[in-house]
Amino acid sequence: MSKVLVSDTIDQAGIDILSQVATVDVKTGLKPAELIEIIGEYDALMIRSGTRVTQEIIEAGTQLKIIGRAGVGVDNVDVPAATRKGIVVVNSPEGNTIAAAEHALAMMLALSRHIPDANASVKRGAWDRNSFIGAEVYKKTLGVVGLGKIGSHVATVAKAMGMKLLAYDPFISTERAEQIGCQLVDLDLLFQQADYITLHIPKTPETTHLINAVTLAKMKPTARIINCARGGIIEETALAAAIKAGKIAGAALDVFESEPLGESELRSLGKEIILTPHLGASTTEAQVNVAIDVAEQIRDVLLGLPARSAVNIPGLGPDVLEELKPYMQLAETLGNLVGQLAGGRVELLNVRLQGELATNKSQPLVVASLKGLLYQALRERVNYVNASIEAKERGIRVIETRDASARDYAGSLHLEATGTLGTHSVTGALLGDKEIHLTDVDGFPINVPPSKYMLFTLHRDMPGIIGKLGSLLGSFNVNIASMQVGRKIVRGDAVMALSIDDPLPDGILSEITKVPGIRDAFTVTL
Ligand SMILES: NC(=O)C1=CN([C@@H]2O[C@H](COP(=O)(O)OP(=O)(O)OC[C@H]3O[C@@H](n4cnc5c(N)ncnc54)[C@H](O)[C@@H]3O)[C@@H](O)[C@H]2O)C=CC1
Ligand SMILES: O=C(O)C(=O)COP(=O)(O)O
Repeated sequence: MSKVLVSDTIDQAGIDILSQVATVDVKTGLKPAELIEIIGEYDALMIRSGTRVTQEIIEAGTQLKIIGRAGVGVDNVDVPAATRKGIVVVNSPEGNTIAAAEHALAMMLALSRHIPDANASVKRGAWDRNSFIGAEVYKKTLGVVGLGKIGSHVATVAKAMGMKLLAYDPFISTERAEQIGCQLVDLDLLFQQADYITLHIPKTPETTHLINAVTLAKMKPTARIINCARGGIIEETALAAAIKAGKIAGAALDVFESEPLGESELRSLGKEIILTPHLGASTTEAQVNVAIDVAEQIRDVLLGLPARSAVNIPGLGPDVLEELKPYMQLAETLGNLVGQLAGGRVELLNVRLQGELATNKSQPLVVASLKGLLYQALRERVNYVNASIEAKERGIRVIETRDASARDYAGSLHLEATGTLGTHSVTGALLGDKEIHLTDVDGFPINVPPSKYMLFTLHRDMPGIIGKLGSLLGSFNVNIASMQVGRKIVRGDAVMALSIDDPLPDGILSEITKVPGIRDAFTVTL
């Protein structure tokens, strides 16, 4: 049975799903050294923002197949290190969107009306109606930095509250921004005009310290900043200084450069600042959503199925995944087959996506073909996560083409590989109830389902060859399960594809090529 370590608090709904396929250990609050010591026992690790999954932890996780982040941000995971080790990293891109957006909106209103300080004052026994005069958000300008899932929801609700919306997001089209009611502007203009600035971007090298002394100086003295995205996007010392000096009016922060927040000047500020302990995703609803979303993906990966929201392999939505799943198996089988026909040390793989597969949605089939191609060399160490990197490191050039006009089958995949045994090609399609069929080998049309052990010959189509090959295999006690000949013209060159019950004994290939008319013979194990 697989073992899963849950190292941050997650909802029981997630544990229940994991328990269907694995032994689940919940151990929260582990120190890095403690995690390193035990991670080697586990097949999967499930975390939130509390666990830093460093390269050292990944190296120690010798059995790890998947790291599941029950939330959005994966900046606490060394994703490149996981990718190199073939570990899939998944998250829940949408499970806590509403929770985080509502927290940002709550922070904006609470900051505007001094709710936390007013509340604390009443609880202390006071009745002070003069110290907490607030500001309205109605007709004010909200600058949304990052118009993704959370930013869009914040903008939509803010619009309904009568706010004017500016947005900055270099990866979003003007049309999309207009749909949400936002005017796309450059960052400087947003800083200059916004009364409220709300951050909804990931923490990346480009966004680190995006809010600093220089950018704070561009803002209105009445501006208020809300950060429910990531700590480190704001330079905290510069923010504290700007608030103290009255350069901006205030800030509401849910996330911090270092969490938990330690000694900080931010704590010493008054009602112009609100601090919450990374609560954006902390609603009952969001925690159930993310726990189920990520636990299901961990379960699937442990069962050998693909994940739907992997951050380090091509993203596959559930519908695409459903549609592509049988084709992924086809691509792997063809990759494995053509790699063996080409004889290893493949330099070039040509992947042609044909018919209904000739769309961008089919891109994961290229990765699946590479996974199949590398299987003989790497066995279980190659997977969808590292196949492209492994191929690149081995100097395998990949050419991807699409041919929507190929209509022999609804969708088919053609792979051509050049290796130590020259250039060989295979084509395959799904027939009937999604059964994999080889439809072409080296340009010769055939129609056979692949089997574990196969023998292919290139020969001249002439009487007697099949009989001679049959007797030769019989003399080596090789049982033929099925056999088919593919030819383009009668008595011209032909291919024979045989499914055999056992691996071919050593030495028989050279005997086969001695049969008059047989030019070449290949055996493969799939
Ligand atoms: N406080 C909390 O508990 C939570 C925080 N988050 C954080 O909120 C942030 C946003 O999450 P989502 O909206 O789900 O992500 P998303 O991926 O849907 O949106 C992010 C947007 O930022 C944009 N972007 C990327 N680089 C940018 C740049 N340099 N300048 C401007 N825009 C840029 C992208 O184009 C995208 O539209 C993330 O940092 C996430 O980790 C998410 C959930 C809960
Ligand atoms: O999903 C995210 O990006 C969050 O920041 C939520 O973090 P958490 O799961 O509450 O530790």
